[in-house]
Amino acid sequence: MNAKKFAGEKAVEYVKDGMTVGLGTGSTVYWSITKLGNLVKEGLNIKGVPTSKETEKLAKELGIPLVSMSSVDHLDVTIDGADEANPNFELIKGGGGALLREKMVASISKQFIVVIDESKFVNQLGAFPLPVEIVPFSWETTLKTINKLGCTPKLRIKTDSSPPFVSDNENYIADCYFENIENPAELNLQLNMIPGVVENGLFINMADTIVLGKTNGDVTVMS
Ligand SMILES: O=C(CO)[C@H](O)[C@H](O)COP(=O)(O)O
Repeated sequence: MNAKKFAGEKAVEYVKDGMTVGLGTGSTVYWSITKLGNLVKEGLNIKGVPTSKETEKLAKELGIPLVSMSSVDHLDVTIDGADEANPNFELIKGGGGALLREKMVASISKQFIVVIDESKFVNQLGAFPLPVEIVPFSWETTLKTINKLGCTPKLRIKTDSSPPFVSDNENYIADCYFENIENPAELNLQLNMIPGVVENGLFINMADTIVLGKTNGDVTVMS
């Protein structure tokens, strides 16, 4: 059974009439957005702020009214997926390459709800390669600097020998293989100090609630 669907749909319970809602990116929050689309058709009055072009397209197809992030002071709630989450509610995000907009949207949300399946809840972050958004200019130099922090960074490409993956912000993504991230909060600051790094996929002190779906249909909510 689809654990992502259970988590994604459960999180929609946090969305109330009149709210402005951050809409994350990925295959788990897809289920939240699809359910919201159905509720909008039934009369729910919300405005969405998408975190990627992909989500913008999906929300438009579903008839969810959208506003730009710059037109609001805050969002009431944001629902988004993650690639890993630990018991401190620290996250790795960016597997889909949308980490910059996702972090910006989450940062002005009163409530940030993370939807994951149970395989992503881990004691220590780092088995999933950490996505870091970097500017294309001299990306090789930026990778060398990131490497000094103790990881193997690889430029993301779509398939072998194709051009680099380009984010919605026209940047590249470096996937950084740390294996174990001992101190996520410190690494978050270290990465963002590197010239050429735009943002990294560590989300620290941001998640308020984790909605964890299991294949047997159980959903655990942690706050
Ligand atoms: O950060 C993300 C996209 O940039 C996604 O939220 C993350 O990759 C999880 O995706 P999925 O729900 O498809 O497993």
